[in-house]
Amino acid sequence: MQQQGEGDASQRIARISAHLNPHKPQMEGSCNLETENCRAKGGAPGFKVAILGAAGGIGQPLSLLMKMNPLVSVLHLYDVANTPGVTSDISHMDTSAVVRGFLGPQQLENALTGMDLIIIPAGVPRKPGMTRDDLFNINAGIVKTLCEGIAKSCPKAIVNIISNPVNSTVPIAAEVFKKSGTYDPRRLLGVTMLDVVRANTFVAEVLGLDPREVDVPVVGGHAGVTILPLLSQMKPPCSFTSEETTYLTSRIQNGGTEVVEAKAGAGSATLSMAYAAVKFADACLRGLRGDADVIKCAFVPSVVTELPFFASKVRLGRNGIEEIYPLGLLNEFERVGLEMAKKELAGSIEKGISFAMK
Ligand SMILES: NC(=O)C1=CN([C@@H]2O[C@H](COP(=O)(O)OP(=O)(O)OC[C@H]3O[C@@H](n4cnc5c(N)ncnc54)[C@H](O)[C@@H]3O)[C@@H](O)[C@H]2O)C=CC1
Ligand SMILES: O=C([O-])CC(=O)C(=O)O
Repeated sequence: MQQQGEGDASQRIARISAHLNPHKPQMEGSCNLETENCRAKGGAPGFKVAILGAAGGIGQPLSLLMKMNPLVSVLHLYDVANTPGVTSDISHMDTSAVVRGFLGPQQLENALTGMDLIIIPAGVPRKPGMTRDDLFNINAGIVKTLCEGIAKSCPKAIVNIISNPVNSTVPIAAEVFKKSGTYDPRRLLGVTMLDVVRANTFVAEVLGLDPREVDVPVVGGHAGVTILPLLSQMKPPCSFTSEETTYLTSRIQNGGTEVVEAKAGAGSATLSMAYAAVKFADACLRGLRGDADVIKCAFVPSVVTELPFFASKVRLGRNGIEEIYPLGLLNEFERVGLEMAKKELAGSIEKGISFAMK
C-alpha cells in the first residue's frame, strides 16, 4: 500500500525534474504553469507580454529585463531558433513573471493568445556600410507574418515594433491589421525610444548634466535625417551654440551607425536597445494600468503632419495611445530638418504600404 503523501511526493519530484531537464525547459507542451498543478506561481497579478525574436541580440537582454519588471505576470518568449535555451535560462530568475518558450511558426498562435503587449525585435540587423532600408527585403516579410499572427490570435494587444526599417515596418503592420479588419491605430507603436535615450545621454555629456535629468523630444522617424531631435524643447530648458546643435543632431542621427561600425560586422545596438525597449514597454504597461501622464516619443499613425505616420510625443493610457501631441514651436534649424525628414519618411512609408498591399 502506498504511504500517505508518497504519491504527492513522487508527482512533485517528477514535476521538478521535468523543470531540471535542460532539454525540456518550460516550453509549450511541457508543464503549463497556469493550467497544470505546478507549484510555481507568478507572485502578483500583472500583464501578459510576448517577445517575438526573443533569442536574438536584443531579444535576450530584453527578455531578461522584462522578467525583472514587476508589472509583468506572464512572459512568452518566441523565436524561430534557440528559444528553449533562453527560456530555461531566464526562467531561473527569482522574479514573479512566469516564463514560457515557443519555437517556430507552429507555436506562434499559442505564444500570442491572451497577450496584452507584443514586442517585436525579430529580424536581421545591419552590418557596416548598410542603411536600415537595406534590411527591408528580409525584415518586411518577417514583420508581415508576425502581424498576421497577431491579427488572428491577439488583435487587441498593444504592439511595439523594433524591427528595422521602423519607418516602413510600422506602415506594414498597419496594412496587415487593416486587411484583417482588426486595425486600431491607438495600439500600434514603432519604438524610437533609443533615439531619445541617446539624445539624453549625448546632450547631458555636452552640458555636464546627469542624463536622468535630461529629456529631449525626438520626432520624425527612425533612420538618418528622419531622426529629428528638438533641442529647443529639451528639459531642463538649455541653449546651444550652432556648433553644439550641429554636433549633437548629427551624433543622435548617426548613433545607430556609430554602434554598427564599432561592432564591425557583429550586429547593431542590442544592449542599449533592450534598455530603451524596456523603458518604452514599461510606459505602455503603466498606461494600460491607468497611470496618469505617461508620455513618450514613438513612431505612430498620426495626423501631426501630412504624413500618415510620424514620431512625436504621445500619451499612453488604457487603450494604448490616448493623445498625440503637436510638434510645438520649432527653431529655424529644426524647421529645415523637419522638411528633410518628411521627404525621406514619405518614401519609406509608401514602400511599406505597397509591400503589404501586394
Ligand atoms: N528600433 C530601434 O531603435 C532598433 C531596431 N533594431 C532592429 O532590431 C532587429 C533585431 O536586431 P538584433 O536583435 O540585433 O538581431 P539578431 O539577429 O541578433 O536577432 C534577431 C532574432 O530574430 C529572430 N527571427 C528571425 N526571423 C524570425 C521570425 N520570423 N519570427 C521570430 N523571430 C525571428 C532570429 O532568430 C533572431 O533570434 C533588427 O532589425 C535591427 O535593425 C536594432 C536596434 C535599434
Ligand atoms: O542602427 C541600426 O541599424 C540599429 C538601430 O536602429 C539603432 O541602433 O538605432
